[in-house]
Amino acid sequence: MVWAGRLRALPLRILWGPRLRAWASTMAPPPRFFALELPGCTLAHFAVGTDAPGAPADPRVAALMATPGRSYSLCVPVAPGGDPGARVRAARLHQRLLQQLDRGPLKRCQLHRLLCYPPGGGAGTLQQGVLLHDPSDSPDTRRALLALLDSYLEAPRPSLGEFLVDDATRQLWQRRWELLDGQGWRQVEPEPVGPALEPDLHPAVPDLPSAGVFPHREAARAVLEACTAVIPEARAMLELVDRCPTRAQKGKFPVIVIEGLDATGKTTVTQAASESLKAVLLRSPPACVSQWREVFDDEPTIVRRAFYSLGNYIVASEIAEASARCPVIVDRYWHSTAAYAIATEVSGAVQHLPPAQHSVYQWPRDLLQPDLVLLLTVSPEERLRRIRGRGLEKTREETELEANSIFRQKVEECYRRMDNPGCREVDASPPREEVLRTVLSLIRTSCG
Ligand SMILES: Nc1ncnc2c1ncn2[C@@H]1O[C@H](COP(=O)(O)OP(=O)(O)OP(=O)(O)O)[C@@H](O)[C@H]1O
Ligand SMILES: Cc1cn([C@H]2C[C@H](O)[C@@H](COP(=O)(O)O)O2)c(=O)[nH]c1=O
Repeated sequence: MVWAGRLRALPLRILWGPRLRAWASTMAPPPRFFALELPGCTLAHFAVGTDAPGAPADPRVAALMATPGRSYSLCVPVAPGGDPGARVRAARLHQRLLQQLDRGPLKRCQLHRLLCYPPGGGAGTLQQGVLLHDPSDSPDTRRALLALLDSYLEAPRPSLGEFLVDDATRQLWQRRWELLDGQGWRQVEPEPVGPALEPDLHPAVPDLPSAGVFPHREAARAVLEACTAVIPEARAMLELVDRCPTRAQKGKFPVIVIEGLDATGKTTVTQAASESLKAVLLRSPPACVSQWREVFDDEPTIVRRAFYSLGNYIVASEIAEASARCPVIVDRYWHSTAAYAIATEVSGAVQHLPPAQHSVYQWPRDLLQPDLVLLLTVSPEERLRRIRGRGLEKTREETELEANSIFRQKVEECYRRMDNPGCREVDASPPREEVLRTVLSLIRTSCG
């Protein structure tokens, strides 16, 4: 630690002469690209290890990492091949890391969401991470981070990088920490931090089909199967799903889904509409799995979304059975599962969402389709009034929606981009009776 403290005090250009730089360039690992979420949900992109020392990084990155203060990157490696077990382990490790960073001496540091990917990106290559910024550049922070990494006894262990600024040239560098067998931690040679172009597609998107927006039942099933040793409820959930037909078919009566952000009036509308139409009212996740919801809500995205996804297949079997007898109204279904998953995983703001028509907005090929999906929308102010008026316990997402209007915009925009079937938007701001009239009229004209 003393050594690291001294290093900090020396101007970097003394330590990092041309000969050392030439040597390092022959040994350099492939560059890594980073997407950093900054306050206000803007994304900054930078690269580490490109052969462009001297090129200035994004000024927002440089400003964040400028002295005084120090930034560290922590990223969770992914196993090549990307089998569901490895993905679940990496996701749980990332979650554990975030919880640990929120305690003790590290609590006073700022955390920024960080994604790390290789050149070209692609499915199975994305590392979830975090950028920790210590405004006071305390040596305790480095000590605490290394001690924290020591507590990870087995691979994969999060990787740690430390950012340095050459005060003379303003060039940014990253030095990674490595654990040498039996010899403790050492820092490897610094690598330059340079600019990076924003990729065409947000780097989280290629992973969505295996990590949150599952395109078919088996993809979600494989994730819960990989969790059964650590989450006993996963086995129980799988047993329920496996009792449902693989291709549930709709009966002759119409099936109408009501979607929307929390507190837009779905419960109110679905109850009134089902009474009026003498329809069966169902909801996703279905009542038979609601006792496990809290358990899965505390899990990382991949596990949580697998639970909601499989819940939809159970609802599908309920729809199949009920729609043979009468109309069916469903309070949330696959569109909610996909919209919340995409909005959570795609960092940054609305413009970073995958474009309309992208495959993540397509209905799973093996999931029973409804005849009509209505999306209830109200202004943010009215929605907040309704949340406060209700005064119930909030889920993590409701709290986030309340706090984060960008997240709310992303969820709503995802609903709008859903395809085949798409969502018909209904202004749900008027009084209850008027909203119900509009909904019933749309059902009659669309479903006969
Ligand atoms: N048209 C309306 N005008 C005024 N208040 C409404 C209207 N519709 C619903 N509310 C009230 O807003 C609150 C939220 O409504 P509701 O519970 O139906 O929303 P929700 O979309 O089902 O929420 P969640 O998804 O969180 O379960 C409730 O207190 C409800 O009585
Ligand atoms: C069905 C479903 C729900 N969620 C999230 C979205 C909301 O914040 C909560 C509340 O749902 P409620 O039961 O309607 O109150 O759950 C989700 O993320 N994915 C889903 O599939």
